[in-house]
Amino acid sequence: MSQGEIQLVVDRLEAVYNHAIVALHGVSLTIRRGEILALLGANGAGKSTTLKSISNLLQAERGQITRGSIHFEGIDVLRTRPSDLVRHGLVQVLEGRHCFRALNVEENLVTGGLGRGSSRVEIVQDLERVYSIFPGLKAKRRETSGLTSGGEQQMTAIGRALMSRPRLLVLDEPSMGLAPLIIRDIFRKLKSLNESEGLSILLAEQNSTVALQYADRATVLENGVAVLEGAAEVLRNRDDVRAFYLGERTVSDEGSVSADRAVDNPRAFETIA
Ligand SMILES: Nc1ncnc2c1ncn2[C@@H]1O[C@H](COP(=O)(O)OP(=O)(O)OP(=O)(O)O)[C@@H](O)[C@H]1O
Repeated sequence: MSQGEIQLVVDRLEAVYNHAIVALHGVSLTIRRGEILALLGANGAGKSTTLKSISNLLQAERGQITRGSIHFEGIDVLRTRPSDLVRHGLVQVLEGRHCFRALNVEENLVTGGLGRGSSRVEIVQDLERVYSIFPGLKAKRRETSGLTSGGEQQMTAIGRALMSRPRLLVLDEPSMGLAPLIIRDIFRKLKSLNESEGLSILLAEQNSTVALQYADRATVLENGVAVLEGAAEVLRNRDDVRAFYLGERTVSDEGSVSADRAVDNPRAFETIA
């Protein structure tokens, strides 16, 4: 598959929890190989539900896809086991970092290689690669993960995903609970992997400022609906859009007018080139 080719297609996805709570009302998005797509939106907008659906993990949460489809490099995601999706190169870092707290950092990383079915030699090579990306982890390799800092746990979780040799890396709120400098460090490393290896990245973020700084494009969710899609550069520079959809209220007149429009027409779908 070459750079720029469509890699992931989410088409009119509808999702329900416990047969009662409708979380997604028809979400569509696409990712091209080699791009970073940010999935933005407030608390409860449906970002995590969309990401879990993409790794076919919704059933584990008593959730169900009631309509729509997801295809990753031609594979029908909703008919593929989560572990097989990892082997195909679709790897997710769930919200909250999810390290095995009782294992040390290196043992955590190795589980990523085992999940993919890597050989011993590949695991050794991939460990060195992860340590070259996150040198701080090498120094902590024998420390119990649960006792390392939040930033180190996030790096361990990302490192473990990289051990599975992803072609699409999916990250749920990688900035959550981390200090600004750590967030910048992690995002720079992700951007550098994206640029040097063409790794595609889909990330859900409430921190739209940082996400729009590093992403190529963004899709904004509101109440389970994709309401806006566009180039990150354009969205970044549009105060009205940021106030409108991302809750970054400004004191300017333009900002207040935009915020009113959002309330009037929450189902509007706008594309910004
Ligand atoms: N396991 C679950 N059981 C029932 N309802 C759920 C479950 N997970 C999410 N929901 C509901 O689905 C909707 C979408 O939630 P989701 O977690 O996808 O949003 P989000 O944009 O990721 O928000 P956050 O940033 O707070 O995680 C919300 O109304 C939420 O309450």
